[in-house]
Parts: sequence; C-alpha cells; structure tokens
Amino acid sequence: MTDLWSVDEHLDDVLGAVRPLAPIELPLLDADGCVLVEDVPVTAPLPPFDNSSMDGYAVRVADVETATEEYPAVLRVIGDIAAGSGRLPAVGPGEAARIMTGAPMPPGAQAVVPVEWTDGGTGAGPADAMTGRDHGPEVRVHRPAAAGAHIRPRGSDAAPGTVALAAGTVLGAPQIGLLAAIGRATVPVRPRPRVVVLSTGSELTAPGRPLAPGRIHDSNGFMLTAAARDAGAVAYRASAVADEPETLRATLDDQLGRADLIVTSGGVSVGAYDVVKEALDGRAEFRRLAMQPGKPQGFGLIGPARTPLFALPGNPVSAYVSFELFVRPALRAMAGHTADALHRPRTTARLDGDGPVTSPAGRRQYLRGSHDAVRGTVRPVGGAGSHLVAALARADALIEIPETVTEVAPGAELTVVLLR
Ligand SMILES: Nc1nc2c(c(=O)[nH]1)N[C@H]1C(S)=C(S)[C@@H](COP(=O)(O)OP(=O)(O)OC[C@H]3O[C@@H](n4cnc5c(N)ncnc54)[C@H](O)[C@@H]3O)O[C@H]1N2
Ligand code: MOO
Repeated sequence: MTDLWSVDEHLDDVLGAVRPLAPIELPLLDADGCVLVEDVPVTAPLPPFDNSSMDGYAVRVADVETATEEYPAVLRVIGDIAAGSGRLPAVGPGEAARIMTGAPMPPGAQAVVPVEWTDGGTGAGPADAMTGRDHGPEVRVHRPAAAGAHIRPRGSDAAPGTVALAAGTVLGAPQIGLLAAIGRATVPVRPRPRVVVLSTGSELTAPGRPLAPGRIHDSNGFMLTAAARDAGAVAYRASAVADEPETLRATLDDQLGRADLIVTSGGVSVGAYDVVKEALDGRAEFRRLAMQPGKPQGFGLIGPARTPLFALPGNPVSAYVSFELFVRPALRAMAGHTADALHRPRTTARLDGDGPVTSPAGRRQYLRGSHDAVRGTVRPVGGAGSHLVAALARADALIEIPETVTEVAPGAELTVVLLR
C-alpha cells in the first residue's frame, strides 16, 4: 500500500502549480466579479460641478437670512434649472432660480432651499412639491439657509489625483457603478477562468434521455459545471466520454484550446476501466489522499499551455468535495484572488445529533451537514457514502473530522466549511 498524501500537501501542490491568468482590458459589465490589476485613478472631479441635492430654489444667503413663515422672503424667480442644464441664469440680489436635484448651481447662488420651505410660487402656504413647468413670478421662502446648504460640491465624492479603486479590488456592483461614474468604459482585470468539465464513464447518459439497463445519468458533469460557475469561472460541460482512452485523449486535446482549466470526473481508481488514469499516464500525477471522500486524485499541467487538469473521483460526493477543496481555490487563484480569499468560509460549530459520528483513523473526513448559525451547531445530513447525492443536495456545510479523530460525541466543537 502506497503512502497517502495529506489534504494540505495536495492543496499546496495544486496552488503551487497554478498561476494567475494574464490580465486583459474588459468592458465594465464583463469585468463584474473580476479582480482589478492596476489602481484606477480619478482623473476628473466627481461630481463634476456643484449641484443641488434637493428640488427647490437656488438663493443668496443674505436674501433669506430673516425668512419665517409669517414674514417670508419674497424673491423674484428668474428661471428653471433642470438636471443636465447647460445654460445657467445668474442669481442676483432678491432673486431665486428654481432648481432640480442634480442640476448645476447657477452663478451667484449660495444655497438651495428645498421646495417644502417655500410656497412653491403658489402664493398659498408651504408647498409639498414643485409645480409644473409654469412657475409663478415670485416665491415666498419660509426659512433661512446657510451657505452651502443642500449643495453637493464639485469633487466632494472623488477628487482628481486620488485612487478610485486600488489594484486587487474585486469588482462588484458598487465598484462598477463608481467606474462608470468617473467615466471609465473598460478596466484591466484578470479574466474569469474558462473551464471545461468532462465526465467519463460508459454508463453515463445525459439527463432527459431514458436509461438503458445498467446506465445512470451524468450528474457530475452538471454539478461540477455549476460549481465552477459558482467559483467565478466561465464553465462548459462537454458531453460525457465513454471508457476508451483514445477517445478521451482526443477529446482532451480538442478541449485544451478553449480551456484555462479542465476538470474530469471518474476513472481514477483501481478498476479495470479507469480511463482517465490510462489516458493521462505520464501527463498527470495520480495520488491517494488521506481523505474521505475523495481518496483518489489526479492533477497535472497538460498540453502546450500547461493547462491545469484535475482528475476527480467519479463518486458524486467525492467529486464535489474534491472540487470545493482543491479546484475552487485553484480557480480563484487563477482569477487573481489573494490567499485569504481562495477558500469557502470556515467556522466552528458544535456537533448536533442523537449519537456520536465515527471516522476512519488516518483519514480526514468531510461529512455533509446542516449548519445552524444562530445556535452554532451542525448536524450531519445523510451518511458517509460518497454516492449520496440527495443528502448532498440538502447540506449547506461540510463537517471536517481530523485525521486523528475516530469518534466525535454530540456537543464537540468541529470545523465546518460553509457551502452557502
Ligand atoms: N478496489 C477499490 N475500489 C475502489 C477504490 C479503491 O481504493 N479500491 N476507491 C473507491 C473510491 S474511494 C472512489 S471515490 C471511487 C473512484 O472511482 P473512479 O474515480 O474510478 O470513478 P468511477 O469508477 O468511474 O465511478 C465511481 C462511481 O461514480 C459514478 N459516477 C462516475 N461518473 C459519474 C457521473 N458523471 N455522474 C454520476 N455518477 C458518476 C459511477 O457510476 C460509480 O458508481 O472508486 C472506489 N472504488
Ligand atoms: O474517496 Mo472515495 O472519494 O470515498 O468515495
């Protein structure tokens, strides 16, 4: 019996072998979820001009200094300034300009009084909205306004010469909004890795097709493609390949050109038809890990571009757990995420359940679990069998049982990998 590799050794080897993808300039929406590779400077002030934060009237402070509802300041309305206005009337003493939220401040004005602090030009009591386009000739202002009141100064959000977003930032909706606001149409980022997922096994039939005797549906292909997308990749599922090394070799060579990373499942154990092992003999290394599920693993850098290839075990739970522990961090490293952001979050939780759980000596076990964040507990879902896809679908966590532990009693603290 050959020595087993530890989970950590395998992960170190995998992460030591993959490299971040070369950066490319992408349009903003294509860069969503990607990691920025350069600082993005602010080149023009944001907002670009002083503008109003309220619908109301642009006024001179001295004109409204003593204004009350009983003794309003009566100002001559000289015009209307909508957001986007290019021509601005100058506001002189005793004058006001109607102004809308986001509209540029006109010369001469020092503050904005919201329409609710005026009669809105109606001559009646306090207004609750601006009237239509036909404004009255004058407005009664009921309250004073300090200089700068309800004005958003030019450059107050982002000033030229500062950094809008630093290299290493992961772009999400607010960051993309900022980039658009400062006028950037494209940004240099690491692209999403392109992943091809390939199932192997002569027993596999695509979902939607009836099953002939002895056959099963290809669930790994769909599950792993979804997992790769969840990890931030652009992933495609190739049609399942039968247990013929030549066909698999040809399919892999064909897919290499369109993939930054390849994931296969099945055919890595000790069976007579372990096709991946046979097809990749000498091109990938096959190991047995001190882990359950996920004992047999293959990994290599193949083809002219030395494309990372993960040959995962065929049992569905083994394939999924292996993906989460090894492929997901590799994909995130390729996408430029930092070491602290490669893995699923982990926490500790107390084991909940009717009795103890057992684990084989010398193997790190990952049981499927249901995590209760409020109570700080985790409960096993289904058994340890690596074919149990229904239980996997009900789980939201992996319960990690260390290599040295063979039995865990309810109430014991364990590490939990959070899957959602
Ligand atoms: N004599 C031994 N037998 C096995 C060992 C061992 O050490 N000695 N290891 C077991 C472990 S652990 C695992 S894990 C599996 C790994 O086997 P393979 O990677 O070679 O996978 P297959 O034999 O092709 O399939 C295993 C199992 O999974 C089902 N499968 C495969 N692909 C898919 C798919 N795309 N969708 C759904 N289900 C799939 C397949 O039908 C088998 O039931 O080997 C153990 N055996
Ligand atoms: O290690 Mo296998 O991956 O348990 O089922």
